[in-house]
Amino acid sequence: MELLSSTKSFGGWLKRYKHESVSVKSEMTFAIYLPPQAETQSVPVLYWLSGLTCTDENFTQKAGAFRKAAELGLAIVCPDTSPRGTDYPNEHDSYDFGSGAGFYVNATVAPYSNTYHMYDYVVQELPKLVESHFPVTDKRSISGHSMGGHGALICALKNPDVYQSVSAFSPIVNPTQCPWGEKAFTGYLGEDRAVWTEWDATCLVETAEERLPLLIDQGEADNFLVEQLKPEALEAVCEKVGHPITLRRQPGYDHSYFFIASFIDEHLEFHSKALS
Ligand SMILES: N[C@@H](CCC(=O)N[C@@H](CSC=O)C(=O)NCC(=O)O)C(=O)O
Repeated sequence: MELLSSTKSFGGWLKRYKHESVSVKSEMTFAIYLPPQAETQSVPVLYWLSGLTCTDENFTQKAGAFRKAAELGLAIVCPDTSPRGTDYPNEHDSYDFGSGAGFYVNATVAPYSNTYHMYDYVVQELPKLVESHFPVTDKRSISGHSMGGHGALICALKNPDVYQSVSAFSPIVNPTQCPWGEKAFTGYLGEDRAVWTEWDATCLVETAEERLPLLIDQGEADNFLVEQLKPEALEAVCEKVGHPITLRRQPGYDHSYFFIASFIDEHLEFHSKALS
């Protein structure tokens, strides 16, 4: 691992690293915020998955999370949103597919199947790396925004033993049924829609073996709400199968990091409680 920067914040340290990833076969960058408590003890970790067009820096610069993370003694790890080391045809042409849009799945369609294994990277490789290099415990929670909110939901629903808690801001809850998801899943997973259901949070809730409670905040003035996000689909299936969900519709808030910053403290408290 190579340290790219180290910045003091609220008594703790925000550090950025790059490293060679086995899962995505290229160099990856991630950020970790270590609260002041990490100077003397191991602390639990919240993984944050960002949305379309983001890098590790959107959350660290815009969410305003570090005052509360320092108070709670919570480390926060922010990976990038896709591999960056390749140049496949059309990979960098659109904001909702390819670079910056890995959707936290393991791609099976060439050429993306060579490197776009963001699910393996987030669930397996990155925690192993973090837990072997930093003063952290093996207690993990996961959260994210939009594409990353959905990423957090599927990581937790597929691995309830790996995470103590999960939350999301404005998640794409049912990617098999919206334009962003249909485009990404066709490109990464192929034409067989039956395969897609293994990567769709709303479908996974139907068959979940453990029922980790879901906390979701959704702005009611979000431009993407009706066409892409559709939280009512997840709410309906949770009600049908008895999966615990707290879906908070927040009047006036849009899709931006101003929304995330307004409620991030409550999500950090939710995770800290589960992690303690
Ligand atoms: N075309 C728009 C859409 C990009 C956008 O809104 N990205 C969101 C995530 S959307 C779902 O995953 C985001 O987090 N943007 C970064 C930020 O710092 O706000 C555009 O390119 O603006």
